[in-house]
Amino acid sequence: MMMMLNNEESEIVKDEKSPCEKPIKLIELSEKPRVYRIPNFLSDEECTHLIESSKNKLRPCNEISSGVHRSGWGLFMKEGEEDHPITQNVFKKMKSFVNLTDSCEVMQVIRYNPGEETSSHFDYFNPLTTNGSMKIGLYGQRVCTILMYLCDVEEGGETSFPEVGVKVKPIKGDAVLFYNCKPNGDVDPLSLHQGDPVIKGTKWIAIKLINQKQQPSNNNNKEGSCAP
Ligand SMILES: O=C(O)CCC(=O)C(=O)O
Ligand SMILES: [Fe+2]
Repeated sequence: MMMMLNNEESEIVKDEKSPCEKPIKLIELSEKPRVYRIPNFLSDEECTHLIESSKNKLRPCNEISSGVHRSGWGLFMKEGEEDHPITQNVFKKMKSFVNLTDSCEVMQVIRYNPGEETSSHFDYFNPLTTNGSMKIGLYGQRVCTILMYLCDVEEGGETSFPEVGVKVKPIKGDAVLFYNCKPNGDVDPLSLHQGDPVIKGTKWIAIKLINQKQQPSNNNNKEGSCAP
């Protein structure tokens, strides 16, 4: 049985002044793996901008890659698109709690209609595979993930961590920060997660993967496939 956590049941673990806006609170949902809800991380204007600037450019993600199936629609922002002042302000807020360097991959925006989902997977690169270790060399390990909910979802569409029985309900403007690696840097199998099928309504999210390493400035190959 999954446990549904909400803000009232959880503990406030950090309360930092963002350089630009109101305080950003991280509410711990799980200690192992480290999962935090960040209420009201995005303003309505930021949610609207991310949806409106992406909605005509989405491509279907009906593909299976490395065993992961995503049936929604997605877009990887081009690096220039990340330069928009609204997106830059979102990054500025992220920088108050993660080390957001140029090595991070470009932001993704994903839309799920009813019945659409992302199957269970890890966001980390598997260091035991040739492909994974190559990507770690190129981009650095994906130590953590920031997933932002751009709208409410009428029913379904939770982000679930099945190994630890945590389900996060999409709430417009909230973000979830979770660590794909343990504090010692090893990959964390407990970070297995999935986007549950949307039952009613539409789910829009934006995702920023936080890679560990500084990217060489001439590497433009940051755009990947739709799969995580
Ligand atoms: O849709 C979700 O809630 C999860 C998506 C996800 O984990 C991913 O895109 O890597
Ligand atoms: Fe993921």
